Amino acid sequence: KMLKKVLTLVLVTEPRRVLLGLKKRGFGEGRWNGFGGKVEKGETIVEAAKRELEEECGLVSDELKRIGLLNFEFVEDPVLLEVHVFTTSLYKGIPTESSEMKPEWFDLSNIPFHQMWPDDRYWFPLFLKGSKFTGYFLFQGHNDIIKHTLTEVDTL
Ligand SMILES: CCc1c(NC)nc(N)nc1N1CCCCC1
Repeated sequence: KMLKKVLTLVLVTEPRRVLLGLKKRGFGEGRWNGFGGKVEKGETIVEAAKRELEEECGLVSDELKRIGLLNFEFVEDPVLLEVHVFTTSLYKGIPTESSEMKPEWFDLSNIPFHQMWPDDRYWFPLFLKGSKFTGYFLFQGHNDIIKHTLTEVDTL
């Protein structure tokens, strides 16, 4: 049976901007993304999302709203990545560069999709219009989407 890894992704918003981080090393290096990572043993998914947000950019939020569930597979790697997507506009702190991420605010009309994971072009518009969504993306390598499904849902 396929191994599953549970991951988190947090998108911080202000009225006309979204906070993204430039990944400085490792998986997704050189791409802008929300903040997130692994769910450790003994923590809930939302606790992991809150922890990663603070570790990666110094922001603290107690109001993370679940907005998406995305499953990813890479043909070269038999692990299913299950990414729980959250958003918040209620946070404390100042976005601060970490060892992992360099944070920057982007105007909603200027999202750097050419420097993000390719799947973001598909689901970011749903996130920006306030929809909840579930999706599946099959990658070949880190740049090519072979197959995908994406559905707007009322409840996750
Ligand atoms: C699963 C990889 C991935 C991806 N597509 C492949 N797209 C986005 N936007 N984020 C991703 N994560 C978010 C969780 C932490 C790892 C990277």
